[in-house]
Amino acid sequence: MTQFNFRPYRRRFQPPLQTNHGVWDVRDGIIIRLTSDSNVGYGEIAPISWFGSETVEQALDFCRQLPKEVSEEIIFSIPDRFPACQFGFESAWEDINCRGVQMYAPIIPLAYSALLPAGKAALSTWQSLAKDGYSTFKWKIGVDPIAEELAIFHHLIEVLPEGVKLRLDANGGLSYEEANLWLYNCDNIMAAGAGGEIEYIEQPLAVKNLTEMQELSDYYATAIALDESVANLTQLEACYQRGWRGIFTIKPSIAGSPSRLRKFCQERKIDAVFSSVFETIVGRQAALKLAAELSINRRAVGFGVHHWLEENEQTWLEQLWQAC
Ligand SMILES: O=C(O)CCC(=O)c1ccccc1C(=O)O
Ligand SMILES: [Mg+2]
Repeated sequence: MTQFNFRPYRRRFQPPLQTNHGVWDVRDGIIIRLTSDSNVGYGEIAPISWFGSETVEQALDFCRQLPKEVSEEIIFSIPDRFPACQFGFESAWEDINCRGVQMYAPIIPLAYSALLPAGKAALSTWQSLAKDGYSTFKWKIGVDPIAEELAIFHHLIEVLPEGVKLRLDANGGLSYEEANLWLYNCDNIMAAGAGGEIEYIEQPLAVKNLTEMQELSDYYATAIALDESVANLTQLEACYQRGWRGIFTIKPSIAGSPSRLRKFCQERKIDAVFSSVFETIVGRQAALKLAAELSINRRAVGFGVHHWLEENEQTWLEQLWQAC
């Protein structure tokens, strides 16, 4: 029999994050613990409802209605409307049952991508991140007026050293005209040669505009990565079915069942970029394990270090568990 416990948590971003959806300053989630005999396994539920996952409240209700003892059957039959719960429970299950065992492919170190602050702060931030060893950066666009962002972008890509890659993430916030303008600028810059290299534009248009993103990806040389469009396994499968063969951003913590994700990636051999949802070390480790197994193109993972008010993560987690 496996005992189940959970703890809700809240962490504060320091500084807050800015995206096309506005400012994000707190991360709410749930840490779960499974205990059987002498073994213990941890998992994390870290939803992002504006990305289409369940809300934290829905995940909490789901946890509250579960019995104190859970079975493999319960864990592997969580409904698809709780993708973050599927991830949390299944990874805790793997943690408890596969601890210390090399179950899957050997873990090969991956390169990491770091998130730059939106706006012109990017220009004065990348240097110290480059010193820390990052050579791939992601910059949020669709935050400020396009003319301003394009001017900053031209500057940024010029000053980035050779071998450095830049990802632009619009979070679905561009109009069709704006997306064309961005891609046109990217193609021109790359044709003329700049310091840095543009790796791709992530989710230029809203989820409903897949056909238009397909058109843009056929027309321009600059690559497009889907993100919001493929937030969970159901969407991932649907976009693949509809013919998308560009880049897929995968956020394992909200994608759903890790075993199904594994199967999908191995069968379809998709060009995947694995990325965080600003989970704690618990979800991060489970997500990075999947990334190491499944990123065949070895693209940098979007798991750059983030700053939180609670500095020491391990201590913070232990305290979270001891409290209550
Ligand atoms: O992907 C990365 O490099 C960092 C993570 C990231 O950008 C992100 C994190 C949480 C929610 C949404 C997003 C996003 O890619 O839009
Ligand atoms: Mg994104």
